[in-house]
Amino acid sequence: MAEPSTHESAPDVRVERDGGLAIVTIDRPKALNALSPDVLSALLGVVESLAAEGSAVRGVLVTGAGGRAFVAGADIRSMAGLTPEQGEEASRLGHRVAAAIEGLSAPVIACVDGFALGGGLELALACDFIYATDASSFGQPEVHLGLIPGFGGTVRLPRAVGLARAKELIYTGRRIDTAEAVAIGLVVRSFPDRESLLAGARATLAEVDANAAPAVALAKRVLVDAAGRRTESATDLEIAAFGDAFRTNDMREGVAAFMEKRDPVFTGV
Ligand SMILES: CCCCCCCCCCCCC/C=C/C(=O)SCCNC(=O)CCNC(=O)[C@H](O)C(C)(C)COP(=O)(O)OP(=O)(O)OC[C@H]1O[C@@H](n2cnc3c(N)ncnc32)[C@H](O)[C@@H]1OP(=O)(O)O
Repeated sequence: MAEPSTHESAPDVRVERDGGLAIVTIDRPKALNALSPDVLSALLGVVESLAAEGSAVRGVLVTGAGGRAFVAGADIRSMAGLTPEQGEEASRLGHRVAAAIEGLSAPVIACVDGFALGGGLELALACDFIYATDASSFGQPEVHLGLIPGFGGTVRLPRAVGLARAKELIYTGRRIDTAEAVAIGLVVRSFPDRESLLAGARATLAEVDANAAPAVALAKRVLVDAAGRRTESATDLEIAAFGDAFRTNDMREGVAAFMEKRDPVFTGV
């Protein structure tokens, strides 16, 4: 394949093109690629521009820079001062990114190398499937902050691992390693390191690319729409509940505790 060409698409989000392949990298390693408002907006712009290219885009990889995280979640600092209404708006922005990814006709593989937590795992779940390095970890730790998943995790995680396992992960907020993620069906394939992860994902997209693109696009559309048939009402529920979480003292305490690097003291209100 021709040498990938890199062009700066926006601060903190890079897009490399190699023919019909697009490699989207979230590049905020100092904050473990946390999803700030700017990153989310840039990501939405990138996905929408890929969608505008139609069938010229034959496959997409989404990954994180820095070698420690895919995405360690929504940017907690950005959430600290949000009103409940702004929280709901932020959740809606996250859902727009997820819907844009699911709306791409090309297959999208999340290539996780490091932490995929909270909004980061939800971003990976919006992709068609997840590949990961052996040393990665996954979780929805929002309850540790007095929050709930607000980027589609209450809808897509049960589809990926089943309702019972999704409840256990979301209620406990605990992290699981790649071996467990593969065992429960969250991760489709694991690799020893980043190089083999990206090579493996590229090989899969090349294998898909050898097939009839219209058939792959139709299959993706049916698989997404059928699974998402009830998505709109389910995600509306989540958005409203995400806003409710912002009305609790525990959420303010959870976020403050993280920023002050101390354990939270929850009061249950
Ligand atoms: C319009 C407003 C927009 C708001 C935001 C965007 C919109 C979001 C859309 C809606 C999504 C809502 C639903 C999603 C919610 C969430 O994702 S809540 C967050 C979930 N994630 C977490 O709780 C993980 C938090 N991080 C950690 O627990 C730890 O960092 C770690 C991953 C276990 C790694 O620990 P360690 O190795 O000790 O590294 P650290 O020193 O902790 O981290 C290095 C630096 O990175 C910063 N950082 C890490 N995670 C985040 C984060 N999620 N947000 C912001 N910053 C983060 C961390 O603070 C360190 O920075 P410095 O202190 O400056 O060194």
